[in-house]
Amino acid sequence: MIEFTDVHVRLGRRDVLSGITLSLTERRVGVVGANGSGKSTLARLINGLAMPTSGTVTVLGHDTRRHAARIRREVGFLFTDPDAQIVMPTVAEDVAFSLRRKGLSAAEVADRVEQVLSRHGLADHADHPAHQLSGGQKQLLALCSVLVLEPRILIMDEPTTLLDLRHSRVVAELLAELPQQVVVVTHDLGLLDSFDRVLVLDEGRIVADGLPSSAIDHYRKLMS
Ligand SMILES: Nc1ncnc2c1ncn2[C@@H]1O[C@H](COP(=O)(O)OP(=O)(O)OP(=O)(O)O)[C@@H](O)[C@H]1O
Repeated sequence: MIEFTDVHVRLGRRDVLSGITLSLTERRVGVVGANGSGKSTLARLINGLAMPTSGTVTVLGHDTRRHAARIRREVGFLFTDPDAQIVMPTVAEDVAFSLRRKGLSAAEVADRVEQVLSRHGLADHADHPAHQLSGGQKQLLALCSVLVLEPRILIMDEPTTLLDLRHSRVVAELLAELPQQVVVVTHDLGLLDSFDRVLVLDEGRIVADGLPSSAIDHYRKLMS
């Protein structure tokens, strides 16, 4: 589903990613590594927010360089800070905003918004000002605004960094239930326990790749 072929990313005078070749088919993929090791850049390459300097990234059979708009429709991206993603005054309006280019009737939009908010425990907050939600609720809202578009792949960049333990658990449970392929960049190692595959990045290279236990072990040794 997601293919990297000898991908290099150079930003300014820095090699941010070097020689990444990967084929990601697993449903739950985690990415860990030190600050600045290139995790976010790797995540952003998957939905065409970043482009390789050389090499290719192919997602659902499409080269991200040639089909960025199409790939962004199929690949949802959740940022660390939900405030960066919330654009409308109320919860329901924010989710509806995601659907603005779908050509749906007002009734269809309202129906889809209602469904996604109910599924994620925000139905009672539909008319609340979005910016007055708690951090955890904002993260859920940002997720609803992405999921309402029914992406085939979901990328999450440090989704639990700003959340307390309870809300982190909510996100972890939600992750377990989502039907789509999910790639999660995180420093929250517990989140990855049930994942199918974990990549460890170090200075722009993949230095470990495997089941969570062995990859995280490698990462801990790297950091010690
Ligand atoms: N536009 C840019 N121009 C120059 N350097 C950049 C740019 N964007 C990112 N970098 C550098 O690329 C490196 C990798 O950044 P990236 O955000 O991918 O790392 P990360 O592993 O996600 O880090 P963190 O855990 O701190 O979020 C960093 O050293 C960063 O300073």
